[in-house]
Amino acid sequence: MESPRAADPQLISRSVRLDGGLPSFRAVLKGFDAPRTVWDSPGEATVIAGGAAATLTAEGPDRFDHIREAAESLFASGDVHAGTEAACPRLFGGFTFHADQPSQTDRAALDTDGGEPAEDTPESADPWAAFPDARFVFPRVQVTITDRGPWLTVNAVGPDASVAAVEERIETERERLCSLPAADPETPQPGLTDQRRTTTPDSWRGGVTAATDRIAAGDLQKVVLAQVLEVDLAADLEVGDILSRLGEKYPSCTRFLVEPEGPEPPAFFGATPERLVSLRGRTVETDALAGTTGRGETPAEDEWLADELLADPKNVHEHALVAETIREQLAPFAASVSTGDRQIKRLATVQHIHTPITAELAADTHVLSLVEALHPTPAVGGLPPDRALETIRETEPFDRGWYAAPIGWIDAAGNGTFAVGLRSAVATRRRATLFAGVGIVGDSDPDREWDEVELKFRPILDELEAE
Ligand SMILES: C=C(O[C@@H]1C=C(C(=O)O)C=C[C@H]1O)C(=O)O
Repeated sequence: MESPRAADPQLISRSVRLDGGLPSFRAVLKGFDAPRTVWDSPGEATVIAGGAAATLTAEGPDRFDHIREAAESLFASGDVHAGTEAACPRLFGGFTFHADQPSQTDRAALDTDGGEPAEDTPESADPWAAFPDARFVFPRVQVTITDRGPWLTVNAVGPDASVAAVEERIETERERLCSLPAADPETPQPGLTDQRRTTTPDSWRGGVTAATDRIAAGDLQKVVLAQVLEVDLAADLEVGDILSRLGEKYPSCTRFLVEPEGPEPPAFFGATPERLVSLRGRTVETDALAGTTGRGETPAEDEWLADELLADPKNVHEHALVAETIREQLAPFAASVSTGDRQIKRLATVQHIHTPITAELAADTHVLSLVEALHPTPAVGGLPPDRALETIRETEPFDRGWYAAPIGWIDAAGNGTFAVGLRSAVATRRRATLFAGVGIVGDSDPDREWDEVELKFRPILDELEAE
């Protein structure tokens, strides 16, 4: 872990407004060194960043605390000229879904349960090998696109950091960014040469039935079971092109990209509809999102499907468990919690039941304490949490890694926003591993749940298949 001693002010951050036209999102991202970061959440400035001035990592169940402490020490003192709030120093990153990662051998052994065996390459053995239990990056170079124009930030941390070097880097980055095209042609979608499901229809039916049996026996109320779809690509993955198209198709979702360090690092990316939590001062906003149906061919059919979803006892029960649990999880921190109206969140491929929840905190609290309290919500874990996590472990023949886990940012004041890493994939140049899950309650039907998994693979799969 690279983190400075609090006594030594070693963090330098300089930002300038980028005058002139903004180069294309894809060109900016392509020009940055790994590890690259993208964060684009509704109502927030869009961040595209490259390199790491500092990296914080942590392992195990205390990973939230360790990151919070390391972040506090990194931000303890600094020489910062941000110019605008969105360009103030922030750490971007996330966590694994499970607190206790299976060992490398366990993961490799779990990899192919009854499905067609994947090629025995290091990638298929463990797509998450380069992702620790928690990892946050303080970017070296960051472009922040606000309502009032783009900003360029350069950061440096460590005994060798100097204002002169940071200011010089600002100038070279400004020139480089200004020379990038405002629009550049998209590459065609890569297309697939092969695809493999780690879960066969039979093993899925077995897993769902075992879960509904546990629910009937009173052992469990709800569990979210996921599947993996591994695809081989016919051409190189252009993650900037994919994120750019996801931004057009899913404007109400949070787009993200997380890359570990290394020469050709894997990318974890997606466009998730679910916010885990956002904290500004003492105001908390979060979403209960659970209960799913498809899209219709016409607006009337969409309405019909939405009405049916809101009236369906199975989906309403699944949703109510999530909303109620989030309220309970926030209660110990909150002076007040209020629940908005139950509504429909309509996305390009699916519709969900959505309840916005807000809270005012009773005392100053770091966003990571809320992340720790809320993750995993029953929208991606289940109830009761421990038994649901045990059921997930026993049933899923793969490791979730960072799928369905908190992905987001934190700042020096302990504010931040975290999304749930859904509608996502982890990918190398020629292979992507997609994840999608569904909430299982007492009256879940395995075949309908299988179809819902397929719907939730669509956002990423649609961008990888040849047009
Ligand atoms: C687990 C996923 O989605 C979650 C499960 C939902 C459901 O079961 O209805 C809906 C939205 C998400 O909370 C996923 O997309 O992989």
